[in-house]
Amino acid sequence: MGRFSKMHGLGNDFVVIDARADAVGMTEARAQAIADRHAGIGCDQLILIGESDKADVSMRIFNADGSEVEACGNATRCVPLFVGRDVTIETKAGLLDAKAVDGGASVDMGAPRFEWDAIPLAYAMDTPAMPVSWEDLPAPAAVNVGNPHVIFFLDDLDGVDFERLGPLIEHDPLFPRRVNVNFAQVVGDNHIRLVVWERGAGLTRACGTGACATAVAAIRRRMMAGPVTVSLPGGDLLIDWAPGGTIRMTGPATHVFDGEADWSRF
Ligand SMILES: N[C@@H](CCC[C@H](N)C(=O)O)C(=O)O
Repeated sequence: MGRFSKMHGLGNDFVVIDARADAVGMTEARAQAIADRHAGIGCDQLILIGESDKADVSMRIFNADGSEVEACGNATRCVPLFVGRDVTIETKAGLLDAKAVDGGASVDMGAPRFEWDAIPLAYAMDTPAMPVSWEDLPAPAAVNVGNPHVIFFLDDLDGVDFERLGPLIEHDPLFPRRVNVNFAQVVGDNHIRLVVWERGAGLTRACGTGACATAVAAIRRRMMAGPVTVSLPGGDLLIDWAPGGTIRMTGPATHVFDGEADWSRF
């Protein structure tokens, strides 16, 4: 039997497996089966914590559809709680530094990237205001914070059909590796309301990298200066960034329960 912890960051939930203790042969099919909310354990992302020769631990991230991805902000905040101390974390997006704070963690998420081929996009264009759109959505911004994000700043999020527009944009050929789709509304000085359609997971209660990408896009467009409070359906994150620097994300992390499972059944 293998052990796991169920954890979440603002309701974005994870099955976290300590692969240092338990070697789990993870495949996309197995990750998808574990994440299934009806036939599996159920989660937005499956997280594997492993050994690293570059950092205290490594972290692999699988979306609910089984795809392995580079970054997950909310899961990164869960790692100090899972490991029991401040940690450096090796990810596909680089080395991250996560420190426990009261009720959660504060993480240096690294520097954002803005070049069209770093997002990546299918062809060259400006990324602060991309000369493209879908239906009556305004020109979006694109930011890579380890993983790819597109951000739409709207006057009002009420009435937006996230479940129709999210997958339409996620799978648009403009994004060769698909994309996380952020719908944002500025609701005050340094305050953004945000709903995220996540690549490979759909609508989630919160997306940490989405909050980082959206705050960075707003600062880059000079709509506000950091630190920015980002209010997601699951709660608030504080994001700080200044041009040329790295992104700091601070917010809650929650341990729900520990369980056991026979991974060979998935
Ligand atoms: N929920 C995460 C992001 C998880 C990965 C994302 N869906 C992707 O495919 O890049 C977060 O909190 O950042």
